[in-house]
Amino acid sequence: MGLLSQLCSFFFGCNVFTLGITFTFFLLLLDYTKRRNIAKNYPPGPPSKPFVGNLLQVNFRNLHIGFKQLTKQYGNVMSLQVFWKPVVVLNGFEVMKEALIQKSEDIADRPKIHMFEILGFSGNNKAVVFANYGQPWKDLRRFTLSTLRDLGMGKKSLEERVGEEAGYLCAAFQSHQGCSFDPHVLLNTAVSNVICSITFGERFEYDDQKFQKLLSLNEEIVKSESGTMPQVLSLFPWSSKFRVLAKLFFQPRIRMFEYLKEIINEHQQTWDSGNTRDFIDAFMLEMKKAKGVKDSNFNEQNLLLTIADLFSAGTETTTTTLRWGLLFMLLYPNVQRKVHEEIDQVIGRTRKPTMADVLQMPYTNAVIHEIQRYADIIPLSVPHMTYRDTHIQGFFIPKGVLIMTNLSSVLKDEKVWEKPFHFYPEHFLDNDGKFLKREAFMAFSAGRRVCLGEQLARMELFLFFTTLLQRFSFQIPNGEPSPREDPVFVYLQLPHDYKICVEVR
Ligand code: HEM
Repeated sequence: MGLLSQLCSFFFGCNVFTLGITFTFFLLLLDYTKRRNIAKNYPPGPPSKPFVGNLLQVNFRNLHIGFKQLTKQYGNVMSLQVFWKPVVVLNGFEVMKEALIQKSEDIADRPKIHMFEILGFSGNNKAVVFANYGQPWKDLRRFTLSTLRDLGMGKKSLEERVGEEAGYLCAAFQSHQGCSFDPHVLLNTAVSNVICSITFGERFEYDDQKFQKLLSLNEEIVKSESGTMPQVLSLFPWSSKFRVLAKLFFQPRIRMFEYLKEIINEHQQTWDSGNTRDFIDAFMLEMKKAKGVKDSNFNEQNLLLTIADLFSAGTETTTTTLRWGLLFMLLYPNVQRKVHEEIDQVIGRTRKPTMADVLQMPYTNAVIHEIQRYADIIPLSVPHMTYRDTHIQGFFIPKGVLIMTNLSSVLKDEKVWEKPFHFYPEHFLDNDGKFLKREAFMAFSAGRRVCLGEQLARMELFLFFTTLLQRFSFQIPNGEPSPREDPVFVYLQLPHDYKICVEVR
């Protein structure tokens, strides 16, 4: 008899085989009780497998497409389980309107990303994007919004900053005239410079190597953190105990934090409480006011995480949208021609575009909205969590359930859009050619957690896009293949790399 069997017999009076069976039985029982329906009238979903739940039935390579297939069978409010973690996926305009707008607070919480604790996200120190719904989030969100507004009213308005950067961007594009080039880096630098000038008080040259490093770290964050492993492992509390995992998956974020800490240090050394130069200075002023206040949200950790939020959320999203925008101009030359005509008519070739022009330019405005709708860059938004028990479409969802708001299913809802799977700017025009606001345009989400940077993003999209099209016409370079219209899914939907040829108009 082996040693194990002898020990079993000694302690439990049974052999290894019996113990094995008993142990497996208990595990299965435990698994069953964890996986069985969470509550009465809980949303339906595919039957889950022992231990892994629905993990193997979900297509992580293209989550929202996988969800679309499952909704055919289980409906627009559908439940899944990832291991033992309950998840509800919301789909379609009607459902999302109820959830994000009418029951906004019920689903305003965020799930905990346990591995982030190792990076310093904990308790009330989670800045805005990943913060739980509650007073610290409210305070920081309100402060961030009002500071962005105040900085825009200072010596240089936000509109002036964006307009000025659009000028630099045009100069950089012009230096490539006649050549075939990838516009990615230039667009990324221009967009990021806007957020940098607001948060750090400075913009960077297009060939600044240190800055380009920071931008590529930002892109690496998207790619490394969107993998199945970090997303799934982060759902479990024990993952916060394994520093090595965080180092493996979050290295780009750790390096970005180091870079941002250097910028904060430089600010601390030159800080003058009577002269607020930028967002960091404004935050440090709040920290000074809060000195001695127990558990204030205005502390060094939240300063770091908030500027990281602004930098990450504000750069990749707008850049990706503009990349899609130029790509669609290559693929749809007729649309490009009409935008050119409207610019010539309303602004002319020499005056700089301003936000006041939007009202006179329904076609260009419709094109920008359609770029966002069709490109659908954040198909699954940022995960939410129920803040309290709620009902959606009559289904009961208890507090603490992870909610995926499938924005893609709204932006391409077949019940709402005339041509959901085509690039069709007329979606946003009425019969008289006037701009038509559409409720189902939820590219920035909606409700309590709606994108904090929506106004800034709209301004950037209009001014960058219009300034570029005022100055240039865009073509597919001779000998280059037509750009691909299908996306690369890395949680965001990015375009495949493509080359462009610009000609001054
Ligand atoms: C085209 C550009 C952009 C798009 C499509 C976009 C979209 C989104 C979406 C879908 C969300 C998630 C909302 C939710 O959880 O329901 C979000 C959140 C957020 N966005 Fe944006 N965004 C863009 C630009 C920006 C910019 C420029 C900034 C910064 C200035 C920004 C800052 C944020 C922040 C801080 C949040 C978290 C809000 C919260 O949790 O309270 N975004 N955005």
